[in-house]
Amino acid sequence: MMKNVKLDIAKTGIEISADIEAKAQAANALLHSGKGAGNDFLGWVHLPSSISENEIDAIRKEAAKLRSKADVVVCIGIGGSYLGAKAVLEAMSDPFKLLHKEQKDPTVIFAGQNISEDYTAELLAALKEHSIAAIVISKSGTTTEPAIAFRLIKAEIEKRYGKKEAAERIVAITDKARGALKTLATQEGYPTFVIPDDVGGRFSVLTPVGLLPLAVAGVDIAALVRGAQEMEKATAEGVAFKENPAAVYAAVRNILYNGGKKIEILGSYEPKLQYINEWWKQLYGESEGKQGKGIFPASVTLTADLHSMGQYIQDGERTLFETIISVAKPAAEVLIEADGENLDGLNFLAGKRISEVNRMAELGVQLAHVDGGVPNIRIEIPEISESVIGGLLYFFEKACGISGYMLGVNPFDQPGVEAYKKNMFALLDKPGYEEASKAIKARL
Ligand SMILES: O=P(O)(O)OC[C@H]1O[C@](O)(CO)[C@@H](O)[C@@H]1O
Repeated sequence: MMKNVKLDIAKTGIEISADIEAKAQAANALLHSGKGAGNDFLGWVHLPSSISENEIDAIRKEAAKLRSKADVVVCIGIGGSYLGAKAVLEAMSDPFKLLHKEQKDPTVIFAGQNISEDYTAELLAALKEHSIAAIVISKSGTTTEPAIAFRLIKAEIEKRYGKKEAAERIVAITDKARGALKTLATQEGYPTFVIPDDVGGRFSVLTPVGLLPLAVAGVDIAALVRGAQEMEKATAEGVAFKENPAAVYAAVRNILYNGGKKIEILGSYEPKLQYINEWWKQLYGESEGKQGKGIFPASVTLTADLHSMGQYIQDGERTLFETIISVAKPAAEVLIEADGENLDGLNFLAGKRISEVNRMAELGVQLAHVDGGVPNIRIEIPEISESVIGGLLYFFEKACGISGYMLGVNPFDQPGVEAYKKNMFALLDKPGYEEASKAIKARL
């Protein structure tokens, strides 16, 4: 049985009924049968097991080229074309990497996930001091934020290295045929990786969308995929309900939601996992938040947020439940030393590892929150490593598919994100929006 994700629902106080169990199993079977809503976007279900060694090799080869040419690689994308790579990269990185004088891997930084002029200006200024390359990612190939960033980065690369060399330093990841980015990449002769038609952005971390930037940064992408493959097996159709952590997680969420718990807070006591939270928020928010339904996905990083959000979680509106990713084994060991004077009164901790204190914080918080009416789901992972994180990502994806079907929505579309785009284009006088422009300006 899969041990890389251990789910503990004891502190939710919930007994899963046979009825809900059957619903979760049916939802999983529906994903596998390909007969449910949004069934043209189910490519992610078997993605881990269908990635070939040749594909991994091709990604690694392209990554090696970028690594040889640049010490900073700008990865341009937003939403699902950004968060997966960012999440795994943060999880696998030393947060103080840039303070070390020796850099063995290029620095992967992100752009196109905002339209901030200051972010852009500061990025362009910092790039001046480095050799650069870029990976531009957009499934639709038409998303405004990354398109603006790419226009600027492309110009910078061309100005510095010339058009021919730019085609050696820019890689595009997009649809196989459609979109402005595909047209541009073909015209400019950029190496291109394809995002499969049947894999939506928020489920694309295990395609080149996530794998290429991660390989550039020196992350072991084969191990990441291996972990996801194991989880694919552990959550497959036919696995007994209690043995399938994705089905159990989806079932518990469903019960909590129907019992009035409308907000799920994902948290961890390892700050490296902060962007896993962000990735998870898009995954669940875009998949379930529709037709007036869905758990609102929120997140905290602990213990930091106990000193900001702790009061509310303990004592505010009782519409919350909490899911904690608990890491069993830290990679390092740091002891708290005894101090002869004990002026800070901390000698009661002398000889203990920092992780012991962190663990007691976690256990103490869990009980406090449960006592305060916040049910607690605990997801234990053994360590932060590529294969474990690969498994965790797939676990969340599979549970999201099951959960969305249990909720009765199409988990694979996101019609609601178009409303702001329409307004923005109208306000910016995009050709084709003349009528909408007039109407919206009258409302300002
Ligand atoms: O990869 P693309 O097409 O640029 O889209 C980026 C993100 O924008 C959205 O389409 C929302 O507008 C997300 O679903 C997606 O992950």
